Order: sequence, then C-alpha cells, then structure tokens
Amino acid sequence: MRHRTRILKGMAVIEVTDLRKRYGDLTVLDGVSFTVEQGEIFGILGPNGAGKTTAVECVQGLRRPDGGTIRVLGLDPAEHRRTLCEQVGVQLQDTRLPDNLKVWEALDLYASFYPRPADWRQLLEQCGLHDRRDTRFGKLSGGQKQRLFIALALVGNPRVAFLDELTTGLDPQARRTTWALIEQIRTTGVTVVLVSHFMDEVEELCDRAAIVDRGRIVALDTPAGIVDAIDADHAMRFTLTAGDPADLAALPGVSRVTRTGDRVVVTGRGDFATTVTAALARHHMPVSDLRIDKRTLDDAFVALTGRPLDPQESRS
Ligand SMILES: Nc1ncnc2c1ncn2[C@@H]1O[C@H](COP(=O)(O)OP(=O)(O)OP(=O)(O)O)[C@@H](O)[C@H]1O
Repeated sequence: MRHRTRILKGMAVIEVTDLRKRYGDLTVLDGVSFTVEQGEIFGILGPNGAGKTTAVECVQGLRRPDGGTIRVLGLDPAEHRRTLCEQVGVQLQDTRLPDNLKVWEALDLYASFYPRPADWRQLLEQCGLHDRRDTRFGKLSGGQKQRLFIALALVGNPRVAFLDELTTGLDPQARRTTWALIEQIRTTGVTVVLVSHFMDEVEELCDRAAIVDRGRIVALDTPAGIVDAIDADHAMRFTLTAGDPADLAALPGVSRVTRTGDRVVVTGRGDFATTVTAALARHHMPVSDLRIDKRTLDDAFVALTGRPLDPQESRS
C-alpha cells in the first residue's frame, strides 16, 4: 500500500487492551483491543451506535471505562488528562463555535490554550483557509468549517490527532478537499485516529482500520488486508474474440470459467487475475472490455456481519 513507509514499526502511540463500557443495561464496548503506531492514520469504522465515539472518548480520557487498560503516549488518560491534553488534538463530532467568531480569532484563542502552539497563520495556509481569515464562523461553508476544526485540532502541535466523523454532510468535492488535507497532515508526522462510518473514506486514507460492530472489533488490518481476508471469490469479465477459455480453469487461483457467447467470466481468489491475463497474452487470445470486480470494505462488512453498514450514506 502506498502509505506504509511512514509508519515506524513498534512505536505504539496508543495501546488499548480489553476495553469495556456499559451504560446501564447496554454493553457499548465489549472487550476492544487495538494499538496505533507512530505516524499512522488509523481508522475506527462502524455503523451508527457501534461504540466508536465511546471508545475514542475513553482513549481521550473524557469517559471512564468499566474495564481494560488504555495507554496514550505511555500514560493512562484517565489519570494524566492534563498532560495528554498538550499532546493530543481533538476534533469532536459536534464541535460548535459562536457564529460571530472570526476564523483567525478562533485559531488565536485555541492557540492560547497550549504551551507550545503551532503558528496558526501557517495552519490557515495549510488548511486552505488563508482567504477566510476574517470570515465569521457562521458564514463558512460546511467544508470550510470542517477544515477549521481540523486546524483547531492541530493548533496545539499535537503528536496525536483524533478526527471524528469528518466529512458527514459534506458534498463530494468538499470531502475530497478534506481528504487531501489529512494526507498532508500525515507528512508532518502526526498520528491520526479517524473515526468514520464511511467505508470509502477509510479505504482512501487509512493505513490500518478496526471495524467495530456492536461494541466489538470484527476486523483489524489494512483496508486491503480486511478485504482480502473475505472468504469469497471475485470475478474478472471480458469479451473473447478468438480461442477457447476452458484451459484457464486449470490456472492457480481460478475456481470457475463460464462462457456465454463471446463473454467470459473467470472467478477466483488471490492473484488469479494477473495469472489469467498473462495466460491470455501468452496464448494470443485477444480480449476486450476487461473488468475486474473490485471488492470493497462494504463487501467485507457484509461478509463479517451479515448486513450492510449503511448503503445510503456510504455511497453519498
Ligand atoms: N452517555 C450515554 N448514556 C447512555 N447511552 C449512551 C451514552 N453515550 C452513548 N450511548 C449509547 O451507546 C451506544 C454507542 O454510542 P457511540 O456514540 O459510542 O456510537 P458511535 O459508533 O460513535 O455512533 P455514531 O456513529 O452514531 O456516533 C449507542 O447506542 C448510544 O446511544
């Protein structure tokens, strides 16, 4: 994967072991364990109500777990919240600012909370808000507000930033702009924990992700690793104008070859598509309209839980 290089293996910034939390009769976290390494973008993905925000708020020291251990930069957040506040940036799901506060005033105010703040003028530039410096919060677009929240999460010069439901309600263009900003944050070495219920966002941005469902982690790996672990074939489809595709069935990884007229579907696992393509070229069998059905985290979620995450929202 393209992002692997920046992760310094073995340097855990966050370590969560067997985290448990109940609200009355409701078990919200039921033995959640994960680690986040230095420089990683780590996704916590799951449907509404899965327990993502509760988990992250326990990690931030905002809620007390009923069981389990949490270490952030080696410290227990429940006991060392003040120390960690200086090193951890948080963009909460429902952040609100007064409508008449100007962009620069918000940044200047937040910078004053930290002993070693970043230069907020540079952050304005980085977040693409330099021409909105004097704009009042109430006049910003949804995307601009989210970029301001990211800037506010970074203004204390944190080593770890938590970004919760970043792009909910944004149009596709604004989502892309926000994603580009997060890619850029990665280059500064900040470890990012991204809470999301958008599969595509996690696939695009995260080095690794935990899929949370009903208070448990049902998968934890790179997005590609989670998808590859699904125990199901995928298909390549093409038009074959000459030759007999039956022999393709003997290739490694191929499970089935079907032909309807000149349309051929080959199903298989692993790297079968590369093997099939090479065999077609070797035997001078010309193909056109080649398509390989890409499996996504959506497919993985369905395979793992038996239901879609949120078909409406995950495609918006
Ligand atoms: N303070 C609370 N008291 C009682 N129940 C709560 C409290 N906070 C959250 N819950 C419940 O705990 C469950 C998990 O909520 P949580 O906000 O952690 O989920 P989430 O995965 O972040 O969902 P969303 O994507 O909707 O924010 C939900 O059923 C929620 O209603």
